[in-house]
Amino acid sequence: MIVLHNVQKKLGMRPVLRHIHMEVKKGECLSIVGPNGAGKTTLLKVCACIHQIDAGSMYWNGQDVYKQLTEYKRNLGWISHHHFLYENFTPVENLRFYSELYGVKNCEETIKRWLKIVDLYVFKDIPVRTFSKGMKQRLSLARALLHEPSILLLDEPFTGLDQDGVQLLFHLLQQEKEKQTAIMMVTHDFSHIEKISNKVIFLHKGEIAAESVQTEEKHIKEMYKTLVDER
Ligand SMILES: Nc1ncnc2c1ncn2[C@@H]1O[C@H](COP(=O)(O)OP(=O)(O)OP(=O)(O)O)[C@@H](O)[C@H]1O
Repeated sequence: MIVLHNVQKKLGMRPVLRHIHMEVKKGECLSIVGPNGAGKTTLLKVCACIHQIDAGSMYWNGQDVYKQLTEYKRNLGWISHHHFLYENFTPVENLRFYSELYGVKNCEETIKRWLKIVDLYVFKDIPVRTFSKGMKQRLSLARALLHEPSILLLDEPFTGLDQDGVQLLFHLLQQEKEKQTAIMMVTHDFSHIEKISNKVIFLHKGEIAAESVQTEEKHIKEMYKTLVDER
């Protein structure tokens, strides 16, 4: 569904991504691991079209992403350490803003449903600035999913979530896979990978150093150590 072919990206003078070939199919979750500074967030930002590629190609459903940019962006859901919420708005106001932006149907019903899913309904009229980090992350999940994206880009999505929040996110991601959403997830926590991912890529110094469909924590740890020690 999403294909990157020989993608290159420089930031400033520095090549940050080189020779990136990868594919994420519908209903598949790809995890991206690698040391700090390897280029993982940059790769997600390229896929979110926050950064434009310098060379190579990016396809969505067989067509060039840049030739269907509006439709592509409408289908994206993005979760990262930055929650993209308006601090002075309540949860309802935040979700209303995003619902209108994405043209969500049955807006008020959808907002209510999502606030119940992420367990924030009782806080619906309280400004987000009073929320804990985990509460903001929960609201951010609702923000990212309420328009039913077909591509999910997750940059360390478990950050700040308590155990119930972690379980909720696994449940939501499993549902997304069943709905045929293509998921890309950056994580430093290898224990999360095998629960949800179909394959893993190892990014090192901007290149894909290895790829594996074995997603067990032990296997990933061993591969990671070998790759980092070798280079
Ligand atoms: N706006 C920018 N301008 C110049 N260099 C940048 C910019 N953003 C990131 N970089 C550099 O690009 C490289 C890759 O950064 P990136 O954030 O993608 O790494 P990462 O693998 O996500 O790291 P981490 O695990 O620490 O989050 C780093 O060396 C970083 O310093």
